[in-house]
Amino acid sequence: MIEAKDLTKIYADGTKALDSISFVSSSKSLTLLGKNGAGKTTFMRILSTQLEPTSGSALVEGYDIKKDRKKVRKIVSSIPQEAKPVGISSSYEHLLMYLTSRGFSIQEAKSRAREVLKEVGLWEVRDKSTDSLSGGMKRKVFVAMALASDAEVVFLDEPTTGLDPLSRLEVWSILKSMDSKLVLTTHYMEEAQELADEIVMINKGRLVVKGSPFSLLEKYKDIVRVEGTGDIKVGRTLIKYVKYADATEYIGKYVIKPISLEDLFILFGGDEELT
Ligand SMILES: Nc1ncnc2c1ncn2[C@@H]1O[C@H](COP(=O)(O)OP(=O)(O)OP(=O)(O)O)[C@@H](O)[C@H]1O
Repeated sequence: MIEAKDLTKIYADGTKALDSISFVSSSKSLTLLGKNGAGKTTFMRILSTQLEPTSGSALVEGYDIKKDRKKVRKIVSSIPQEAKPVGISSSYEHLLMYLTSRGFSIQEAKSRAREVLKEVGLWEVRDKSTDSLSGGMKRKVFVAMALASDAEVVFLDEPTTGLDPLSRLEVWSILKSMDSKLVLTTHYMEEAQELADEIVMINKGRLVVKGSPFSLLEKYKDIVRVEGTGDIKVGRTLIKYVKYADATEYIGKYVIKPISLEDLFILFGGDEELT
């Protein structure tokens, strides 16, 4: 369970990255969505005890991120957005170091590392220096770490950025098979649709929407997206959202689409409001 209560983060330069966020989530897979700079990474870093909040509190599986920091660190594994394996160590060595630092014995770490490297498709390159791996493979080293950790809660900040479509599907399948609870961020709406039991959308450090992908889309199913006209500009495309019943006047003139997570992102992530 993830519980945030009035969580606020103001960085030293005065940037308010989180503005009194409060919610409870007991879902197996929670996905944070929001525009660049919305506050997702800040939230993940605070919950995984890498960053102190300015005020407010949070619990991870019932443990307080401030008072029970050591316990939280034991039960979580975190893959930061900017994480890149470095140096001449191989992916196998990276996993051994990570797992022994988490308390696995050498023998356990070796056997777990072998198992997981095969599962994520890095077995063939297990002894290669990670410097010489492709960007996607480097990312997979971290997915392997999360998978091997057996952590109760795994935080993944944009886990599939830079992966080719096939590798992305492989990672999705691995993430879905994990026993750990997942808290992830993504900019790919299809990833959110595929992995999220629950979505929390953040805008300017505040929670704007929360619910399962199904319930969110169900709630707004009476609205359609009209492309080619309207006040909302997405790049060079004009968009408007209208009630299904009012869409007849646009038929034949514009492209009309049912509402999707991307539309909720446009509406709730920006300054627009659904009526
Ligand atoms: N160390 C820092 N010092 C000052 N401001 C920061 C710092 N880290 C992040 N910020 C600011 O806090 C806000 C939230 O940033 P954050 O990285 O949490 O957003 P995000 O939703 O993860 O964005 P993205 O999708 O681009 O990764 C932004 O305005 C960002 O510039």
